Amino acid sequence: MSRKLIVAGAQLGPIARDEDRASAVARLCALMRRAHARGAELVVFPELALTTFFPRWWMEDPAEIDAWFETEMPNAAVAPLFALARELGIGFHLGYAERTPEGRRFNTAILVDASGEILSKYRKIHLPGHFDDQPWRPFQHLEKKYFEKGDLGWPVVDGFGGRMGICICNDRRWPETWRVLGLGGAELVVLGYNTPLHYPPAPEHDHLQHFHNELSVQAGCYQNGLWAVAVAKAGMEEGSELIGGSVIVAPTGEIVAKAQTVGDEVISAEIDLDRCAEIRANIFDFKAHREPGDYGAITAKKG
Ligand SMILES: NC(=O)N[C@@H](C(=O)O)c1ccc(O)cc1
Repeated sequence: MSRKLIVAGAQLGPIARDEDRASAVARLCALMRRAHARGAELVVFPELALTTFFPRWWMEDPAEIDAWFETEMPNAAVAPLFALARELGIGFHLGYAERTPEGRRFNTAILVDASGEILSKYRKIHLPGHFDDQPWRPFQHLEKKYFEKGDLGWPVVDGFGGRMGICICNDRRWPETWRVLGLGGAELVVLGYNTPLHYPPAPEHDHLQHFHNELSVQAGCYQNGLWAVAVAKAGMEEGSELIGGSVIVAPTGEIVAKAQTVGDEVISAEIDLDRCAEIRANIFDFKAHREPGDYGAITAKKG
């Protein structure tokens, strides 16, 4: 048997602080057309794909902060993207900053099907960085200040002929993310990231950023027998150099497509969801081999 699907990752080069939603959405639409021309049925955009990565700045004025957030999805700014997806008959994943009617703020991603319906929504759980102003850094990472921890768990939904999961950026470094998605039966995990090349608290690790990205995604795929499309915002953005290196990874852990630039770029691959069984019916057959009775420490306490 085979369940084949062409998937694409649409890496984004830098988005400037003063680049508006209309300009970002026009870039997303151009990438969506290129993905469609390759036959893709699904195109994955990065985390916070509508704006620059604003958590790098300390802001206090609530109006200034709110300007980075979407209060509705879809909304007028992204309407052209939803319309193009419907016209082309292509699904997509989009990361954005969400502000709820109650004023709660999340780092969110949605999965939209080829008819423009939102199939799934995820709010980032592993928020990296810090709450407090740390002006010594060349750029800050204030996700803990601007976002609440996600409250939707890691949903896995039917779509694109398989079982679909979402996580966001820093989540990919945590094996628990992948295992929970794997236990939910995910066959394809889509994720976006904004990863700076420079890590101010431990600059001696800067040269390992690409390695740690691939290590995390490849391990997550292999250890849970699933596919992933991991897509970067890349390049020199407002003084912070973001790694590219967007990849499509097979359930064996092998990279099957990889970005070559740090700009707007489409990667794609034909993937067969039935290949998940190569791993899930063998070395990582959860039912046969998993030993949850011995994993209590993982959920027992924070720390
Ligand atoms: N947007 C993200 O979640 N980015 C994170 C990552 O790449 O995992 C990350 C983690 C720690 C940092 O100091 C900076 C960035």
